Amino acid sequence: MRKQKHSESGPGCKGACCLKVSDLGVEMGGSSILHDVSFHLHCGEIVALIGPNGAGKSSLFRTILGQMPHSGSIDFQRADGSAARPRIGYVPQSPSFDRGDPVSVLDFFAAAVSEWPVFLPIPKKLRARVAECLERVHGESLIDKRMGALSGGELQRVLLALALEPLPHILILDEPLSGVDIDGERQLLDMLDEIRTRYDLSILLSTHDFATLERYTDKVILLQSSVLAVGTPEEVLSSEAFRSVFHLDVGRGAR
Ligand SMILES: Nc1ncnc2c1ncn2[C@@H]1O[C@H](COP(=O)(O)OP(=O)(O)OP(=O)(O)O)[C@@H](O)[C@H]1O
Repeated sequence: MRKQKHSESGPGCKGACCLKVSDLGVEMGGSSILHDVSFHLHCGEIVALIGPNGAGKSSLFRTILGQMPHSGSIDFQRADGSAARPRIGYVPQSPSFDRGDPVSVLDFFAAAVSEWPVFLPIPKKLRARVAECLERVHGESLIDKRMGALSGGELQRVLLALALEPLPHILILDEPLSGVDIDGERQLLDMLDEIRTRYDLSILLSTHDFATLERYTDKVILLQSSVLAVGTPEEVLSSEAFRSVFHLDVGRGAR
């Protein structure tokens, strides 16, 4: 586990920039999807949200993004004391698009960051801006590739570059490792580690890949409608709650 750049959490997390979710509840169609969800996310941290299918992980992300009505509170405290809303970068779960589409990474990116129409030639200045964004994820060589020809890992890198423009305070990734092979997984996680340090941002991601938690994450939240366990990867993976939810034992002593 790596050190946080700002001070550790104390009461009120003084001095640290931090996302504070308190007693969050979400209802949909008359049913409770989330209840009593509370946790802190600190600047420079990578936090993994784990839970079985239907646990409410994507719903929690959408709520933090301001897309779902909720009870409880979601507050952001900036290290500089500013009361401005944080910028949140978001990589959604398996975005769908036509694999046969001739749109290149450059076209896709240019349309997203500047609303430049894909049927017009892209000006040099805009190409240079897209190349700069792709550099952040070591993806410069992907600029002329067709979106449909990208591997799972390459697609995640392009979507990550998009979520980093403009640079956010918090980066949320919904199952970034699904559809990515083992080498691609490691590359992506190494890159997230590099990005959080270089840009001093917090990362909240959901995953079903428990084997990478200890190496790459500072904190794990086990969610099943509410927070069942929170702590270091080791603490959560060896918790009774984890064993009972997943009928597994991958904590200390199981390796
Ligand atoms: N639009 C909706 N209307 C009604 N119920 C919904 C809606 N979207 C999600 N739900 C329900 O909310 C619960 C949480 O779903 P959510 O997609 O947040 O879970 P998840 O943990 O992200 O699952 P997965 O790991 O399968 O992606 C599920 O029971 C789901 O059926």
